[in-house]
Amino acid sequence: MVSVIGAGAWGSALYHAIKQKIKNAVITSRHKRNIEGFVSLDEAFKNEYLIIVIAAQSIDDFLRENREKIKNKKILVASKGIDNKKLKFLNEIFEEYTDKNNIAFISGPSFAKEVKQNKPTALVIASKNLNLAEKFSEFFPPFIKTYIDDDVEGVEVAGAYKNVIAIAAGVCEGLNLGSNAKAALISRGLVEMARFGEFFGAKKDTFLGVAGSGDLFLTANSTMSRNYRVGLNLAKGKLLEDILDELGEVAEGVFTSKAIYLLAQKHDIYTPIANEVYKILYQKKNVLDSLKDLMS
Ligand SMILES: NC(=O)C1=CN([C@@H]2O[C@H](COP(=O)(O)OP(=O)(O)OC[C@H]3O[C@@H](n4cnc5c(N)ncnc54)[C@H](O)[C@@H]3O)[C@@H](O)[C@H]2O)C=CC1
Ligand SMILES: O=C(CO)COP(=O)(O)O
Repeated sequence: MVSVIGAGAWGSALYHAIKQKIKNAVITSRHKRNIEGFVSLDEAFKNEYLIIVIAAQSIDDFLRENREKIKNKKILVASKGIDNKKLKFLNEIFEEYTDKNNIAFISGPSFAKEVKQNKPTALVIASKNLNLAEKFSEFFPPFIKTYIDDDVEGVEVAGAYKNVIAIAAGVCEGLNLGSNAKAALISRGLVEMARFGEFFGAKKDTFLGVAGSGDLFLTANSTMSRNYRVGLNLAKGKLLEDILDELGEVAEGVFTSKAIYLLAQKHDIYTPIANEVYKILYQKKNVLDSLKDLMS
């Protein structure tokens, strides 16, 4: 009935949770994993409900390679990011391959490690098809509280943008700028992501909830966050390629920052924090020069 596609940190955590409710759930990934219920991709595609948890920048290629197999499937997307090649949100990418009524998105403050420990977690499931969102919410055990919403744009932008602000927060921490500075950065980051999201039709309230402020506060304040750790290490002068090699897992904010920068340039949206993160990552701008420009 349910297949999790992607067995990285988040895919394996979601599978751990769902398996407690849906005993015959299965999981698959590019590389075989020693997980009970691990099956081939073809086997996983036999189920009607798919939960896709692969790196956001890989989704378009994955869907193109499997375009026939995903037809009419009910899909829950757990990835957080904006495609920086097509400059499209993930819902737009999926709509190139299936109907928007077959797609839902799940996002919120959820470190994989804590989900694997069955710690209380709250997530939003957003879809233009609220019945589908409700159906997916039934797959989760009691320690995961799910909220249903139709603001797909807002939930997507919130989950993607918070990773970019988390990198900036890590830089702030790494430069030892203090709690005042970090609080200012995070609060302005929330305003910035809401401004960006509203341009694309998102609801402002979404950014006040778990998908927005909740996930931002979590990710921008913890070394459990890969994106936060990217920022910490950038502030210490490490090279991005070395940081990502050491991480061994995806830091989506690195790639999302480019998508936000280019979309903001294209549509003249004011995104000062994301712009500086992009310049630090892709133009090798000095972090202190970036800080001065942000404060000016
Ligand atoms: N780790 C966490 O705490 C959370 C992560 N997420 C999101 O979940 C998504 C996956 O992240 P993680 O599992 O944490 O990262 P990860 O780096 O542990 O796993 C990434 C997964 O994507 C797969 N993948 C990468 N490129 C692929 C391709 N071309 N084709 C097929 N599969 C491919 C990898 O095999 C791996 O299974 C990201 O968008 C992340 O933002 C969301 C909430 C929590
Ligand atoms: O999305 C997450 C928590 O909600 C995980 O954050 P990182 O990708 O920064 O580790």
